[in-house]
Amino acid sequence: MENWIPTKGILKTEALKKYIFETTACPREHGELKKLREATVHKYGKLSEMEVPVDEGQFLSMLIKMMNAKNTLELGVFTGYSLLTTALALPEDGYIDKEAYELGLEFIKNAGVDHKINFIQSDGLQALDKMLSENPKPEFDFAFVDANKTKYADAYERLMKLVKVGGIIAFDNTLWLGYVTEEEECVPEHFRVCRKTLMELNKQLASDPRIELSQVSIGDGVTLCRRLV
Ligand SMILES: C[S@@+](CC[C@H](N)C(=O)[O-])C[C@H]1O[C@@H](n2cnc3c(N)ncnc32)[C@H](O)[C@@H]1O
Repeated sequence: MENWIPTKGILKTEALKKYIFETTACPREHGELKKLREATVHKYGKLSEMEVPVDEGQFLSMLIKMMNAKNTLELGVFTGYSLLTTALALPEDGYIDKEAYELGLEFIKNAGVDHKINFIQSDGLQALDKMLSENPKPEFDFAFVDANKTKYADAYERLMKLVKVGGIIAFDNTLWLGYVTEEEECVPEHFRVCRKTLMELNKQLASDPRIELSQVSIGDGVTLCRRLV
């Protein structure tokens, strides 16, 4: 049974993805999230695919509510889809620390959740270093990481100090468009560096006894790391 890989799996076709989006995810998308998604497509075209997909946003929202997260952190904001998702999921006195962003502000204000958002006016890793030097005590319940993939391992070590024991660090894109299973020469060149670093990260996380681990095959792959010590 060593190296046994289950053949059971849900998403076998594009049609199934479409079914999930049309039947379950999109009908339950918050109105301001929908407007933000549409505005992002309008402004950025194909680049808008950087946003977390609707079903993943709903998964993160459910997770945040189930763990009663109050203080959260986000690295990699783009126009703010995951940020607004998080703000909507948090209690009234919850907050998110985040990097600067532009487009999403209007929708976040319209949704009435802008009071939950703190601005971090610098690049992600620098912001984490600043937090660690000012207040090295773990304070966050949940961190969502969706920025520079080659810096995930650097972010991870900092977040293991900033996220509480029992808290969750969630890394986005850990299946990297499925390229993690393809030979390097079959992967478009500009995806190769991130593919390699994400594959290394996946192995590193799997062997780290300080965390409980779950790789969720939703969106582009979301890895949940629950801090144990
Ligand atoms: C994938 S997008 C984030 C999407 C966002 N979570 C959402 O749901 O809309 C990545 C963000 O990280 C920032 N970033 C900073 N450095 C980056 C890098 N080297 N590579 C990719 N993104 C980077 C980008 O500016 C962008 O805002």
